[in-house]
Amino acid sequence: MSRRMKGVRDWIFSQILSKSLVLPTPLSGGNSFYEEHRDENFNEQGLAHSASPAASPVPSDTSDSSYCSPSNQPSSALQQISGTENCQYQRKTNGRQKDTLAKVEDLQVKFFRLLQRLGQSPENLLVAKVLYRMHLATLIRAKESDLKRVNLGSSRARVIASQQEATGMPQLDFCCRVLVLGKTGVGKSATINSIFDQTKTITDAFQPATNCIREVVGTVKGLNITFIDTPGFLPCSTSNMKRNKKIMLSVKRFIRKSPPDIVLYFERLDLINSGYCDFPLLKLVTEVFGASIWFNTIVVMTHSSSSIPEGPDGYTINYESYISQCTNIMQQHIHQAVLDSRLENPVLLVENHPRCPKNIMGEKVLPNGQVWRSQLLLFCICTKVLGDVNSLLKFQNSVELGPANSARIPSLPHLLSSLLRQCPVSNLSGIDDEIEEILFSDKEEEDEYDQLPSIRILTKSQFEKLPKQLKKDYLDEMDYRETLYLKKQLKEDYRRRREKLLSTDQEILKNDNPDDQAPPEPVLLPDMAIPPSFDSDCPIHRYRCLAFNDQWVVRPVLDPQGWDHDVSFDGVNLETAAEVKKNVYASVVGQMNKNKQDFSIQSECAAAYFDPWGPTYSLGVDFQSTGKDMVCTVHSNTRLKNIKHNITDCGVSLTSFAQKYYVGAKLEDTVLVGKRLKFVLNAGRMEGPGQAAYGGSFGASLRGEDYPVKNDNLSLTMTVLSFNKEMVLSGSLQSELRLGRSLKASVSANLNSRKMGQICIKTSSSEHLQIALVAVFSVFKALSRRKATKNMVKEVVD
Ligand SMILES: Nc1nc2c(ncn2[C@@H]2O[C@H](COP(=O)(O)OP(=O)(O)OP(=O)(O)O)[C@@H](O)[C@H]2O)c(=O)[nH]1
Ligand SMILES: [Mg+2]
Repeated sequence: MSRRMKGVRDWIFSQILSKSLVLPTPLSGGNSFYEEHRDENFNEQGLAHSASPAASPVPSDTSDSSYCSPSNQPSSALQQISGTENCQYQRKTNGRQKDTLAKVEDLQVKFFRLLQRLGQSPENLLVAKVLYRMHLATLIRAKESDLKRVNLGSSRARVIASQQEATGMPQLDFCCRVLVLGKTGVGKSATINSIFDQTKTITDAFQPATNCIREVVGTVKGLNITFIDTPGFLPCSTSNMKRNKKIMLSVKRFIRKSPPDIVLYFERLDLINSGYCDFPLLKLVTEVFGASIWFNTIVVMTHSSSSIPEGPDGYTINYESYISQCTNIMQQHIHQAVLDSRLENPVLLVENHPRCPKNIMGEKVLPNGQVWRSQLLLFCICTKVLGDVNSLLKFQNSVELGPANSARIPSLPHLLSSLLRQCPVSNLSGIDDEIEEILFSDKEEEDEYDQLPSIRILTKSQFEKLPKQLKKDYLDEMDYRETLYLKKQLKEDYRRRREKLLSTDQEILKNDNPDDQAPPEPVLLPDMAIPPSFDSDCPIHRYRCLAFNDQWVVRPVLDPQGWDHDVSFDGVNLETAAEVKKNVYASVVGQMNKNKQDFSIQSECAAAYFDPWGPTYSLGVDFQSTGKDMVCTVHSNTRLKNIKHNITDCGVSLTSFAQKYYVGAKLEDTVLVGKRLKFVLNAGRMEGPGQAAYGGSFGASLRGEDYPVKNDNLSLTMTVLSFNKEMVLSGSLQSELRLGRSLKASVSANLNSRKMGQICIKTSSSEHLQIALVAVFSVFKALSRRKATKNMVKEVVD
């Protein structure tokens, strides 16, 4: 049972807690009054002892008329507060407008009184949980000066409650409205009758009994309950659904003025099985009443003593396991209806049959020994109390149900670090300034490859015959030659591109003789890896994609985790890059995904102008859909290369998301020392609504001798990010090495001043089959994080 209650509220409160521990918010109402009031109260404490503790009813402008009678106090061990304090409490909570904390305290007193009446101990796990959540919620909303009072709250309320129960004064004023929903004949009206232990509403075994919505009011153990009995829904079918919708809409109209505190959704336990088909009904309830109806819904299963159906193998199933199976089925269907799996609605078992076994007190008992009536009352009280705390402390709309909406506020440090990391759109023309500088820095190497003596290429069998040492020498020689050859190719390539940049338009026309150019060969694009599934369409018969020219590449995209592969793919990917005008290049990369539930689009468009003698200007626009919103970023870069061995880059960006704008700017300088060493220094700022983040980084990288043909490198980076008066320093190391002719390794590690870090080692070998990834491990210093959270909790509690 306690497990069942876990769900929603646990989650809500954990959400609230995590949110508010970061930013403790003051009480929402009447703070200034409260402070004043507290001071008075403290001053009064001394006086109160001398003041007459005469028992007199205190007039009240609120519903709680309090009565102070120290002579009637029970001498319980819990008696921690004196009668005079109790008097103060009474006086304090009367005659004036109560502050929020006082209202929560009142609610706690009522809760303890009800528990006493139901014979439930406050040590009951469910009760303890409710008290704990009330306490947490109050802590979150409380101001620092109130913390002492909040911490005392529950034990104080308990004593006051037992005093009030002993005297019977003031009268307990607690009422809840309960809406019952469910199919016809499941036992809604019968349950209402069972709760009141009298026939208050008609039931019928053979035909729908409740024809209109009506309120059934009564008192159980001093608790005023108003049930809203509704006509049952008809079994799911297209024509019935219209009628069901009509019923729901009329219920919705009925409860508009005074909404229920609790909703009981009824099902018959003996009719739930794996073929349970009431999903359309749950969906319709969600549609009509809104997903939030499930927050306060308890699933009630009637006929709980009925004989349990046999399992598929013909054996009877154990009662507990059958119930947990039914609970899972119901919860899963609710998750699907709400499109949110975070909910965990409590499930209650009920048996209305008059012959249901009873205990010596005359209460109906289920096969598992549960006394269901008091259990149901307890669940209702807990739900109502938590709901009241939520609305008192204004937590009501803090959580939204529904499909995971990734519409979160972007974090400024994240935006800033991605701006700092962003590479300018320099490679559109195929020229990278750094590589170009390295390639042409060494003039002597110019024709090294051409000066090499010729070598006889061996066939495979000839190679096999060589002795081991010669084999190695031969491979080394081939490797060396390959590197030189690739370097030469790259140089020629760069030279050609550079000439093209410098050439005039006429020269281009001259060179681009259309007769010389044969239409490009279509290239078969690699097929997508399709996960094994029961898709009807076999991948072998799938149409493959051909790329006809290198200007437009359009490919289908398949999300292996996607829902339906009816058309073999969920999205389309498009890429294009072209020289629009002389020295002006543009590229568009986009992907669009669509399935039954969401539609997402992502695109990056960029244009760059390359001045052969000077700077490079670029402008880019990125779009990305996140849930219902769209993140749009416009960024611009200017890359200057005025001094040899030095590249300066300035960038600005503007991000818009959910009608908020984030502006960022960065400055970066790259210095090349020789061919192999590079230093990068950058700094930037990102500003959002009312906030700003600053940051910068310094990096050094050492490249291997054969860079850029071989990518051996080692780089160290130090980054500092400052946001909200907090500074995080982090260092990272990245390295890529060739350990042998066929063995490569890459290592990356980072650590920050919050003691969080990660190490990642990857090795790949072309010889040892597919053991490409030998080790990847990550170490997160979650402990330090937990420690920080603990400290914060401590601060709040202290
Ligand atoms: N054995 C058994 N019978 C039940 C239980 N609950 C209800 N019934 C019987 O089921 C029949 C229908 O119950 P109702 O309470 O009228 O059902 P309802 O959900 O109110 O139906 P509508 O008013 O038509 O929506 C009655 O004959 C009840 O006695 C139960 O827990 N066990
Ligand atoms: Mg009925």
